[in-house]
Amino acid sequence: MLRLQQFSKSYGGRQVLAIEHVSFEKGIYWVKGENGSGKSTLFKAVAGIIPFDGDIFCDNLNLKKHGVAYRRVVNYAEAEPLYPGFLTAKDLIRFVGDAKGSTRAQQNYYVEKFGVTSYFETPVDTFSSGMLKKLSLVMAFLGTPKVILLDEPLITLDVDAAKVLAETIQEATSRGIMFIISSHQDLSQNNLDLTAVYRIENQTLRFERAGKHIQ
Ligand SMILES: Nc1ncnc2c1ncn2[C@@H]1O[C@H](COP(=O)(O)OP(=O)(O)OP(=O)(O)O)[C@@H](O)[C@H]1O
Repeated sequence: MLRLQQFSKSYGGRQVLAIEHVSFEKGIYWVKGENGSGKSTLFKAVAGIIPFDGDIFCDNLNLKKHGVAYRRVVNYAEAEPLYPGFLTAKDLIRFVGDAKGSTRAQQNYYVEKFGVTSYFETPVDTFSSGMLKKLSLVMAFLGTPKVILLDEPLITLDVDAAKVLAETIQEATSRGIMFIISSHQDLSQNNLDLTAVYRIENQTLRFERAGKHIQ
């Protein structure tokens, strides 16, 4: 479903990641790695937000050749979301929702699910970090994604919200959506049916172990 070929990423001539080939099929993948190992860099490249060398495919869509169609089916929530402060949650959700081909009913469903209803029409500059996180998670589920990338989704979430997120991921997985999740917190404690765990070290991505349900 998602495939990286001859992938590499450098900042100012310094290579931080090189992945010859990796492919992920449907399921939930946990990507681990120390601070600064390159997790966010990998996610941003796969989300089509930063340039890179090599090729990334979602099914037959090559990110470099079919950028619009690819970005419609690969959704991303960043680790520390930041939005223009004068916009409301509603403004952002409508904007992203329209770009992703999401219905109002779907937008309302996730707004309610993640508990964003009470501050839906409030400018985001008044939001706590947890409120911003929930807003970013709502937007990560909009449209008809094939892949959802969640960079540190648990940071700043309270216990109840973390449970809702795990349920929502599990439900989306049963509809065939694939997840790649980075987390410093133990995802296997979250009732997530992990397919496999990968680790970024020495500037590359390595398979670490199969998830609990296929051990
Ligand atoms: N815009 C940038 N310009 C230059 N170097 C960068 C840039 N973004 C990231 N880096 C470097 O790339 C490397 C990987 O950073 P990245 O943010 O991807 O790590 P991470 O695994 O997500 O870290 P953390 O767990 O701390 O969030 C680090 O050495 C970092 O300094």
